[in-house]
Amino acid sequence: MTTPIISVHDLVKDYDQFRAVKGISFEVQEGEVFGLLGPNGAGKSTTLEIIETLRPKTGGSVVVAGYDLDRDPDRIKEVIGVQLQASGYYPGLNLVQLVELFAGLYNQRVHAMELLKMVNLEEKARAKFKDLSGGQKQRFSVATTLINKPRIIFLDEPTTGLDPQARRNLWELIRNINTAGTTIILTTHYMDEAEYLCNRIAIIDSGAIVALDTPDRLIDNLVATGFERPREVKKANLEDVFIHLTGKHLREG
Ligand SMILES: Nc1ncnc2c1ncn2[C@@H]1O[C@H](COP(=O)(O)OP(=O)(O)OP(=O)(O)O)[C@@H](O)[C@H]1O
Repeated sequence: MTTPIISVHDLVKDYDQFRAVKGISFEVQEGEVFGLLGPNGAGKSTTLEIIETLRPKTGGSVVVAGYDLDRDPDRIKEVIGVQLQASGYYPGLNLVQLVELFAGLYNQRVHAMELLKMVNLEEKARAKFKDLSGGQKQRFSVATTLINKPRIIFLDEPTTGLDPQARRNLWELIRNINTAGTTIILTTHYMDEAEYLCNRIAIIDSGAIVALDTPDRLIDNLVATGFERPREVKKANLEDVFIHLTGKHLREG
């Protein structure tokens, strides 16, 4: 087995008296799309933020691309791409100016229009972030993770709040970024999204990993226990109806 690009061992996070992450361990291989799934408050964002060097851990070890989080957090920052909070998007700047600003902060030369084209935002190059639709905001936010040409990007609930077309469009973008060689670790509450995008997923509940495998094997394991869906599954679902009626193309102007 190759050396993992992310290795988390016995990670613990306490917020005062409350143990939010209870000694979790997992590895992510280079080139994977790895998903963290779990109910609200399970500890997904906390785990991601610790790996991203944005939040201190209480215990355990994290190694990213060979760099130990305790010793080399700055080297880790160089190889990862994280989504900035919306508050980081200076309101007076347009998309090209924002990309150029971030590129400057990362000391990188970036062709802003090419980056915007990649996420289908070239027509919005002179628009302000606040004037974008939800889907456009998410695509821009994903684009900003790529500015420092990272080996790994972190996406925290990338499609929450998007309509079905925008969601599927973002799925294709995430797949394309992964196909181009970037490892991706994401959180999601959508099981279809995890099934579509992730090579492997860890299911976290109350700060502990309760399952970790490929989506296929997780489903097979459940079926092997004798589980059956209570109702016959239809050949389409309501989302299929919606997409069939309204088309696949993006609606955002
Ligand atoms: N800064 C903080 N101070 C105190 N408790 C916190 C803090 N951040 C998170 N928590 C608590 O830690 C637990 C894990 O939160 P976290 O945000 O990591 O969960 P999550 O799995 O990402 O949830 P969600 O799906 O709702 O985003 C929750 O009980 C939360 O209330």
